[in-house]
Amino acid sequence: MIEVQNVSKEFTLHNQGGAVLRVMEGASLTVAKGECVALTGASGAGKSTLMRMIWGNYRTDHGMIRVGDAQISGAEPRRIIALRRSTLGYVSQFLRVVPRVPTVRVVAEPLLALGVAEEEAEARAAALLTRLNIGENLWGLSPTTFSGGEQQRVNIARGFIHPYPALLLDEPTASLDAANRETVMRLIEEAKMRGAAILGIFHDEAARERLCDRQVDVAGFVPGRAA
Ligand SMILES: Nc1ncnc2c1ncn2[C@@H]1O[C@H](COP(=O)(O)OP(=O)(O)OP(=O)(O)O)[C@@H](O)[C@H]1O
Repeated sequence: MIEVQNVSKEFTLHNQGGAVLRVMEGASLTVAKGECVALTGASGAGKSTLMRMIWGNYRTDHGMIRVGDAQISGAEPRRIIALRRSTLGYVSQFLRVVPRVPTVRVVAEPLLALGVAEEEAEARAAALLTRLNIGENLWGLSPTTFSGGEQQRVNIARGFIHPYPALLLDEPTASLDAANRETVMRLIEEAKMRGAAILGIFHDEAARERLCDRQVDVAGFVPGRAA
């Protein structure tokens, strides 16, 4: 479902005399339907960079990335936007939202974009927010002033509201208490059971052990150290 083949990446720092930083070489991995794969490796090894290339935010210099039938590498932005709407979900570490949009709407938005009726989309958002312990008194407020853990749970609700066939998760359990962490792990297990292909960064070792079928160490993709 997610396929990365011989991908390389370098950054040119235009504001620093055009210095070129080679960060990745020969990156290859696959994630099948119903599988959860953990990206591991030391800080700075390139985990987030690889996730952002799959998400289509960072350009792929060489190699090929596919999600389902769609090619990400070299794709036009409108194709990537369409793929994100229907097929590829992403729970980043930080919530980025338009100010003043109520939380229930922030969570329902991916469904509205797919044409689900407003009433149904908001009912499904409310059910997921309840499951994630976001009190009903907060649903009508913008999440911009919420606590770190509350914002993370809103982000998770938004990422799990639609049954995306492929999911990228960046530290989904990072700032959560035990009960909410358990809820999030159950959501991930349910997504696997319905056949989602999941690629995640989990510094939470116990979560990684419980959820992931395999680990891919990005240290093997650091230039000069490629296997
Ligand atoms: N936008 C960017 N411009 C320039 N260099 C970047 C950019 N994004 C990442 N890098 C560089 O790429 C390398 C890999 O960074 P990346 O954030 O992917 O590592 P990581 O494994 O996710 O680290 P961490 O676990 O600390 O989040 C680092 O040397 C970083 O400085």
